[in-house]
Amino acid sequence: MTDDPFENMLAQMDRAKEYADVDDGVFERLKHPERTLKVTLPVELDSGEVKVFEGYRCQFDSARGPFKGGVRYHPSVTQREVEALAGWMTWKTALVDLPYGGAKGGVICEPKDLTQNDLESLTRRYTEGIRRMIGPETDVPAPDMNTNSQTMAWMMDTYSMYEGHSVPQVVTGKPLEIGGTPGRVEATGRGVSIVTERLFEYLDRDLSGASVAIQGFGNVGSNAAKLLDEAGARIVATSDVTGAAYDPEGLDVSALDAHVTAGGLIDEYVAGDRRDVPIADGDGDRGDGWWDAPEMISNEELLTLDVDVLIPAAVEGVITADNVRELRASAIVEAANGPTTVAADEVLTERDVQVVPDILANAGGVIVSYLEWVQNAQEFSWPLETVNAELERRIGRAFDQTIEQYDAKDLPDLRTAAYTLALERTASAHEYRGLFP
Ligand SMILES: NC(=O)C1=CN([C@@H]2O[C@H](COP(=O)(O)OP(=O)(O)OC[C@H]3O[C@@H](n4cnc5c(N)ncnc54)[C@H](O)[C@@H]3O)[C@@H](O)[C@H]2O)C=CC1
Ligand SMILES: O=C(O)CCC(=O)C(=O)O
Repeated sequence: MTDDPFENMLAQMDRAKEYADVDDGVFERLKHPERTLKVTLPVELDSGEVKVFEGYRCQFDSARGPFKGGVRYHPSVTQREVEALAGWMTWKTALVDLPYGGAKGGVICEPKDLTQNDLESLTRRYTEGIRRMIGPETDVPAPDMNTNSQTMAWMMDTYSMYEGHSVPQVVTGKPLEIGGTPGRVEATGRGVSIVTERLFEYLDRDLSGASVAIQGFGNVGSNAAKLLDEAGARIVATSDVTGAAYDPEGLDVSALDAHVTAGGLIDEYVAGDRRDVPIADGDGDRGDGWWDAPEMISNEELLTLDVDVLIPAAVEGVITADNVRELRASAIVEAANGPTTVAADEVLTERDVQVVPDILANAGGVIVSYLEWVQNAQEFSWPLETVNAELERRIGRAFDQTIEQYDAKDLPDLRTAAYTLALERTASAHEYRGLFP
């Protein structure tokens, strides 16, 4: 089996094709991205050095509507990864029935080595590079790994400068002050929490007291942790690039969140070096000296904990043929995009581990992005309660349709159910529109 995320996405499609009502010719069309632009981004850094970055925007499919998908800043970004992520966006928007296609962007960089000025210059360069292919009616970027509402503000501003007037609708995930929607920051984590609750209802199990391990405590992982904690689950482990904090009794999620929000890392938290607690007496001691520290374990160990739910919420390809037999979680909710390889998936299906696939589990983000886009078009804003209720309705409906498909067609797993729906909807749009322009 391959480490290539694009090959993995194609293999997921092939696995579902057997059960999907999709014409062979149209299916072949669905395996190819419409286009990918590669851009060279020279930036003069604060340090005085001129650095040349590389970025991509892949537009995978637009049969159902404008391209939609986030922008990722990460050292391991590749063209193939961006294309896989754009494909997953296509299946995600189809599954949750948004009038969008799928796209994704990425820049090869290590954000933690860049100053805020460097990030702004890089973002403006990248936006200029992809400017001709994006737009409110054509392709609408949003945040993904290592990008946020500030990144979207710079993108929107750069695009607007060229247009000569403000165009808030060109990106989603913006700050509230310039046309963002309440609820977008937490939306992906909220969706993860909603589908986890729905899965437990479906399995007739009690979420209260259930143990949860979450790989990645960034935007998605931390918001999922907070909401699942509020729903009564026990978050026993979570991680970042430095490793994982583990406490079988349950972590103090709000303390951890305060530390990470203040810029802290997990290993510092475990060491008792809290960024959010001021040094009171100048002797370096940040508290009263007492600290019931969680255990520090590795990201690999986190994946194999004996928990009720495992939530990968970081990078793709972490559950593989090499470690899948060591996994002990009875359910997996995929908050990250593409965390499970097809080879691992086959083992999980064999072992009856319920996996809520990424294209359903992490769709909360793009659902609320859609709600932001609609508000921008209406030049009207909705309160948080309206946004959250609409998110819950839409992701709940997609969850129910996936379960219905799984049960009615006696499919091997929930991913196959979700993919058959997504492929059939996208294929049908292609058939109505015609394959050849
Ligand atoms: N932000 C969003 O709205 C959406 C994000 N996603 C997906 O969720 C995942 C996480 O995204 P965000 O939370 O936005 O990113 P983020 O940048 O806010 O957080 C990523 C987290 O993962 C950790 N991490 C990074 N590399 C790691 C590694 N190799 N091993 C373990 N941990 C690692 C980071 O330290 C951080 O805690 C990605 O797969 C992303 O594509 C999916 C849908 C929407
Ligand atoms: O909010 C969006 O438009 C897309 C978010 C995203 O990149 C994703 O769902 O993977």
